[in-house]
Amino acid sequence: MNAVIQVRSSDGRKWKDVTCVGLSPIRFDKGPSSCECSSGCSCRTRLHVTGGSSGIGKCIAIECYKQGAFITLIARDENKLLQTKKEIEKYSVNDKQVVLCISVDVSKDYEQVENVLKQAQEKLGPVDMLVNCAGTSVTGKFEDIEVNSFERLMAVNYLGSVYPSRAVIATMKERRMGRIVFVSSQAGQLGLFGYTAYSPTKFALRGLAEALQMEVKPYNVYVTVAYPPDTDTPGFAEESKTKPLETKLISETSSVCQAEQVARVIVKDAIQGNFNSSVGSDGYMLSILTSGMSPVTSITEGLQQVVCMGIFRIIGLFYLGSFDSIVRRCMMQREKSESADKTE
Ligand SMILES: NC(=O)C1=CN([C@@H]2O[C@H](COP(=O)(O)OP(=O)(O)OC[C@H]3O[C@@H](n4cnc5c(N)ncnc54)[C@H](OP(=O)(O)O)[C@@H]3O)[C@@H](O)[C@H]2O)C=CC1
Ligand SMILES: CCCCCCCCCCCCCCCC(=O)[C@@H](N)CO
Repeated sequence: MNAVIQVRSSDGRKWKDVTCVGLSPIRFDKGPSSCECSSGCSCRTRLHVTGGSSGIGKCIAIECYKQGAFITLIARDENKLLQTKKEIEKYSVNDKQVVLCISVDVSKDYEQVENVLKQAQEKLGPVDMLVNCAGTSVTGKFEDIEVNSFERLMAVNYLGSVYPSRAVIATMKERRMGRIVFVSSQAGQLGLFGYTAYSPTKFALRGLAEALQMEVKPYNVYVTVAYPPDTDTPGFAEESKTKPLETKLISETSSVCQAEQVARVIVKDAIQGNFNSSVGSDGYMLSILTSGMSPVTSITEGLQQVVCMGIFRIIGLFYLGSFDSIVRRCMMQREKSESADKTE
């Protein structure tokens, strides 16, 4: 049930109609005063974004700040955090808005993560939406990737999403409201050459999200898993430096997205409480194709899956065929140049 509520500025002047999302009261308050919805809440969405100092996470923070949210940025590098805070503050829509920075490694120590999130909530009030966006990637052939990279990626990308979520979930259930977003990847929907260390960490988020969603739905807490395609960010630039040729060629199948666009889609889906969030036509097909036993948010979504699954599988098989031939071609090319080297 969506109710439109009115937000007024402190001088009583009507500010703007905003949509109060009824049973799932995540909304953005553009005005400086509290909202007038029947639940009597103070209606200022508090957003925590891990990985909020760069790339997609930063753009999610900006997108929400522009809509009146209070933001807590969580990442390790303090300078980057402070710089991003300044950048975000340019987009303020009222003079009460706050951007808080927390420097912590989300993957190291659960107690520490719990403590800093507690401190943030003491300052700003309980969190309404947690976006788990901290993450990193390592690409390469399976045998070339350091063993400790497998451990590190699992720690950052998976446990780094478990810890903050585990730290806020009890309060969300008590308040009977909240959103948890996991930023997976298209590489969390299908396994591709070069992603043997990265993909499993992103697949893991899907399992976590499905199980958690079933637990918290009766408490009006909604979980979203986002599956972005390649996106133009500092992290992506870093990854591209050491990407195998095969991975590059396969990835070129779909174009690189802008972080702002990806962030807009994720924020919209999270506010609506959609379990699945994808960008672009490849993203749409992949999400239908891999819908498995994940929850649906509307009948239309379920119907689309039923109707399109078969045809998308056929399209998918063609994609897989072309990926296999890229890999084979690269192998032959490499063998050719190796044997040429030997005969020289
Ligand atoms: N860009 C892309 O092509 C895609 C990215 N994704 C996913 O989206 C997310 C964001 O990616 P992107 O914007 O490219 O990444 P960036 O590398 O640009 O930003 C990563 C952010 O995470 C923070 N971070 C990294 N490790 C930790 C840690 N251990 N503890 C706390 N914070 C940490 C970084 O800050 P600091 O280093 O200071 O800690 C930074 O703020 C990742 O999970 C990524 O896997 C998914 C699909 C595509
Ligand atoms: C029937 C539909 C078939 C669709 C095929 C889609 C092809 C996908 C190609 C590339 C995906 C790679 C994404 C990884 C992004 C990522 O997570 C890293 N860049 C992180 O830095």
